[in-house]
Amino acid sequence: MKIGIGGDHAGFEYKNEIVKHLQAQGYEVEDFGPHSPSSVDYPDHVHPLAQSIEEKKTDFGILICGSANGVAITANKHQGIRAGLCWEVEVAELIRLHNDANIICLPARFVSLEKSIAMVDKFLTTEFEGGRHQTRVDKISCN
Ligand SMILES: O=C(CO)[C@H](O)[C@H](O)[C@H](O)COP(=O)(O)O
Repeated sequence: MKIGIGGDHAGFEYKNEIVKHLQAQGYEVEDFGPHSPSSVDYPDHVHPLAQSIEEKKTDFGILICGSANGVAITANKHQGIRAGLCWEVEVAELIRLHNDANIICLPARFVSLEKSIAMVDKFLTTEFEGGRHQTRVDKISCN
């Protein structure tokens, strides 16, 4: 399983720690940046990660910014992306179980690193439930 991770300067420190955590678990990780704590524009790092998932070069994505809204709004502009904003571990489970999300968005300025890592672990180890939820997911796309 290949994981893409990215975001902006507000998520830079968490991103680096999560990369180390995932690599220690044996995941293949591609870091879409930023690669320094300097202020950046999150769309510059979100679009390439989202495109990589749409092209099936990457299996799941992790996006981190201050509130997680900027990266989520940007990622969900892509037809093949279902990006969920998470603030509790149970929410990270539900975006996989019910929404078949392929990107988790983390609010670095509002949740701890420990909770962020726990949410990532839950997100990556939860399967989509299908059934009634598949009917709903199939209706998400507008065109
Ligand atoms: O898009 C956002 C706000 O919902 C993200 O949280 C960004 O990280 C934030 O806007 C960055 O703000 P900054 O003042 O430029 O650090």
